[in-house]
Amino acid sequence: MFASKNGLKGDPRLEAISEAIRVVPHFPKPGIMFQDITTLLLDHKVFKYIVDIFVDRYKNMTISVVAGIEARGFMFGPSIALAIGAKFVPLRKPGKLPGKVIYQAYELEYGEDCLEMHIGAVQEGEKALVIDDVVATGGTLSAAIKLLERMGAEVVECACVVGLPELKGQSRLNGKPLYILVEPREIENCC
Ligand SMILES: O=P(O)(O)OC[C@H]1O[C@H](OP(=O)(O)OP(=O)(O)O)[C@H](O)[C@@H]1O
Ligand SMILES: Nc1ncnc2[nH]cnc12
Repeated sequence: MFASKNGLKGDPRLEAISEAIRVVPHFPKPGIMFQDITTLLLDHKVFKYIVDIFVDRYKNMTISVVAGIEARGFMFGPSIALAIGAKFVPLRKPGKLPGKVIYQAYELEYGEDCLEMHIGAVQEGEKALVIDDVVATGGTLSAAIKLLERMGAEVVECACVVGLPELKGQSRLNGKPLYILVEPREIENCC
């Protein structure tokens, strides 16, 4: 049930995290089992488990950039950035950032989209961590990696709360490590 390679086997926090995520069938399109992390944000203990796990992992890696992906990467990224002493860089959907941007298009499980980053937010040679809530196809993370690398940053790892294993997101990350806390829960009597 839980992502086996995260070094947290048997950690009871993973079960609490998994149980706090609501699975919504057929949202936003038929056939999609939507992993809704807003329900885990309602439980501050579970929310803190997630931040604590990521902070413990990244605090001694000299990471100076935490890049959060709109919208749900914004819910975890800033807390992690503050705790590890890094800046937070928002990667936003098109037309939302007011300064000069670079952009990168990508394909999703249920459509296509584009991410933008402010030019000047990241300096050449900085070490970056990319944060999001869910990895499905890996298209969004791969666009985030490309944006950071185009600015000369080194992406150390991508970290997500949930990974959908059947969509093989890791394979689109060009060898970059992907750290996942939990896999989606099976929901009984569905559909
Ligand atoms: O691995 P992928 O196939 O790229 O999918 C993962 C992305 O999809 C979701 O965001 P979504 O695009 O739905 O945008 P939203 O958070 O703005 O609703 C999720 O928060 C990830 O960012
Ligand atoms: N099944 C899913 N649940 C939540 N976010 C997603 N992004 C892409 N696929 C998703």
